Amino acid sequence: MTTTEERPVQAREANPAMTSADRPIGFGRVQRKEDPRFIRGKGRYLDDIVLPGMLYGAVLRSPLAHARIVSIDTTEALAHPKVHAVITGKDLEGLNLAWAPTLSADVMAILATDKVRFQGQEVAFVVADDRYSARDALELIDVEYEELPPVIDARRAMDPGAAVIRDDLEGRTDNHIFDWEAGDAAATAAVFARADVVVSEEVVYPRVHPAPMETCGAVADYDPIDGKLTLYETTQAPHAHRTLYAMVAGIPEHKIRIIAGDIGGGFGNKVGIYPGYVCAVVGSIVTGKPVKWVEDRSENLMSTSFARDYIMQGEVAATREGKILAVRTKVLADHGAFNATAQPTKYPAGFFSIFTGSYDLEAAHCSVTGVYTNKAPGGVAYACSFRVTEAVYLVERMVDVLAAELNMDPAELRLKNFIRPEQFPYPNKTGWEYDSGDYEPTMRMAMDIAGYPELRREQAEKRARGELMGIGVSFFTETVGAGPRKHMDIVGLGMNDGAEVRVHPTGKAVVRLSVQTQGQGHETTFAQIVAEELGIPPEDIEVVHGDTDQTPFGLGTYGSRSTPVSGGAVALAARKVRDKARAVAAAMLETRPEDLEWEKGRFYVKGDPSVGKTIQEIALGTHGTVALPDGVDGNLDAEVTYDPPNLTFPFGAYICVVDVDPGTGKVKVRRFVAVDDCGTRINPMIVEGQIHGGLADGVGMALMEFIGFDEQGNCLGGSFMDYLIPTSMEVPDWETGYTVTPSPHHPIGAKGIGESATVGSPPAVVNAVVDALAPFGVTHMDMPCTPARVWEAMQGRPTPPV
Ligand code: PCD
Ligand SMILES: [Cu+]
Repeated sequence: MTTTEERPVQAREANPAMTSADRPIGFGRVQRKEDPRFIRGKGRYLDDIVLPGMLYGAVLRSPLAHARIVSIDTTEALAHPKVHAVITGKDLEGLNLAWAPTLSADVMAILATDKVRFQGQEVAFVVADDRYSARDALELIDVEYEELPPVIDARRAMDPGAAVIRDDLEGRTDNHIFDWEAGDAAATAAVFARADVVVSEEVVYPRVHPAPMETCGAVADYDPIDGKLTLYETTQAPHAHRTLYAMVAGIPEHKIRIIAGDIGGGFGNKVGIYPGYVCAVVGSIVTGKPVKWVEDRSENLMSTSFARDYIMQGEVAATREGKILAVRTKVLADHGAFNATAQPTKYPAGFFSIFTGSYDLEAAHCSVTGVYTNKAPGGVAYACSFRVTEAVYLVERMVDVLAAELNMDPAELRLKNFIRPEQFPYPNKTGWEYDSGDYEPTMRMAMDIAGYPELRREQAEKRARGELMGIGVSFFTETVGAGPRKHMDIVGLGMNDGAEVRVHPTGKAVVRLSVQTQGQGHETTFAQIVAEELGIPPEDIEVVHGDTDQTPFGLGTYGSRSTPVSGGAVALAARKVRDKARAVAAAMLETRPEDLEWEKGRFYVKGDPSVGKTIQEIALGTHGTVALPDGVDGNLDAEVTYDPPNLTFPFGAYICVVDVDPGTGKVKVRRFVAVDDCGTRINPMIVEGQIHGGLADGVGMALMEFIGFDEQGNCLGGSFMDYLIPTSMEVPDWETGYTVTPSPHHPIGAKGIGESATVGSPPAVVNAVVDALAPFGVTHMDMPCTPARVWEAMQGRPTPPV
């Protein structure tokens, strides 16, 4: 650990107002550099891009969930005076682009050729003078479908008579995708056999959607003269996209430039390549003009990557005294029509095997079966580092089921079972090594802030009066920062990140990143990392990202990996700069490098602090006429490609207080306490913002968000009238606190934070709702806890789908 600032190990969030004097050089509450343009409406989102002569594309989508395409007649659409091209699957077949590889070793249709396999699937693409004409022309395309029986319920997908969705795949006779397991089945069975207490429950994490504020889109600009494709995209992973386009479309990689401008929220939705992007590229190639395609809200909700959809059979074995011995689960994963989940190759169920949670266990085993259904593909890591959200929800729900069975307090039960600080680095029973942790103080702080015993007293009084108040506890450990290249790749690309730091002659700097911010403030925090290492003020450091022509290769931003991976790369690159600066300073001061002492921003002679050179003076010297020492060739610049030795394991304790209206079943989240530990905090203000956003997201999933389907496979969550997301009215004032347990292997001790709150909060809310309903004998209820479902639960009836 090489942080220079003293910082408290634990503190309740002070939340001070920022003053203009509050400008730390390095870590601290630096105001976000990107905000002046955002709050003035000067962000540059995809739809802000307008190129000369640009045309507009629109996608014709399937109204049916499962049907054979008999014919597609585009004559009338082509006759529309403003239409330039109509592209169908047949046209793409000629280019070998009708199908494309997914991120999970499957193929997916770009435009349907044989069948449609989910409602909203892409069937044809129209290019016209403007967006309105393109949409009008969609209505002129005549598609004849022959309806097939759809497979909607994942539980029915493997039934003997179920329609085979993927008959395009050679030799396919069923809807099975994969079986995968982790842990030791036999050892776990042995522990279960001798345990005093075993509890089990079916826990469903329903299908939800990342629903970022900005929908997905692309502007493709193919230059037929030099053969260069410039592709503006809403993407979280510009470099990975470029490589994939090169591999799939056969365009040489150096002739592709991906530009990701400001991204209005990603949340995993913008990791993959969507058919609309590919169609925009083809549209630009065939028309010789730039083509813009931007989806609308319904297209986003119905066709781009969903998340979760895990049906989990959970089991916990414990002693009567409440020592948890083992956990076990069988999961049925609904992957939709194409297996397009996003995660490192070796992990078809992502990092789900972290479902052992924050507890010291004797054994664990999980098995996951993936199936196809007639629903949109996806299964992205929506605010979740690859199924960690599902894993945490399962174990934290199951611990509460056990607490109810043992009649123990859920907070006490957790405290009894935590991995102890001296056990770190902790090898869990499914193959992970947790880097660092000190769980009890974090839990105790959350209980202190909440006033836990007082809350329980209040609850007892209210129960006696027939009022429904619930207190929900969750404690989570995350797995973020994919990843070590010996274990992790995406479509064969190792998950390492490059970073470059250049110092200009006047001592200002530029840092070039492969990762891509979507609102989380990288322009500020990555400048702060360089500032911390070099002592150059963050405002003097430009952060360049989002343009593959200007930045080093790397795998992009998702799974809270930017700080763990690119953050490490940047810190190490800055240290290389500092090493060079030391050598130059020694030459300038006519002393030996080892006789110099570093203070933030300056080298001075040991024993004589008045004799020294600032980093700015050294930069000018390097670019000037100073006789340069060996190993320095005229600049201080450095680059690093960082291969993290392990992931980082942030954690947190959350306590949620709800009141339930006994007449209507409406849940009000009255209080929410969140104590997070992400190791060294680069920018506490940004960290708090990440947590606030994630908590709101988690409350939304627990109470109202849900992508449902009817029996025909009609999507019932296709607009914000149906897919409800929380507003300020549904969320309380967050009460936050933090502890600092640095990552021992990360160059600055930082762990990721971007997804922690979304991972940790749904179980806290649901545990609170179930706790409120305890007087009715309720011990479990599936999300979302809508008024209707809560009311049904109070009547002792099974909760229906929303
Ligand atoms: N320790 C620490 C950590 C961190 N940080 C900060 O915070 C942030 C975050 O980080 P991270 O954790 O590393 O993460 P990233 O990678 O950057 O990002 C990502 C994430 O992020 C989050 N957050 C956010 N925010 C916003 N605003 N928007 C968005 O979109 C978003 N998204 C979400 C998600 S979902 Mo996925 O994709 O699903 O997988 S993943 C994710 C940044 O700025 C950084 O720098 C600090 O300061 N410190
Ligand atoms: Cu997930």
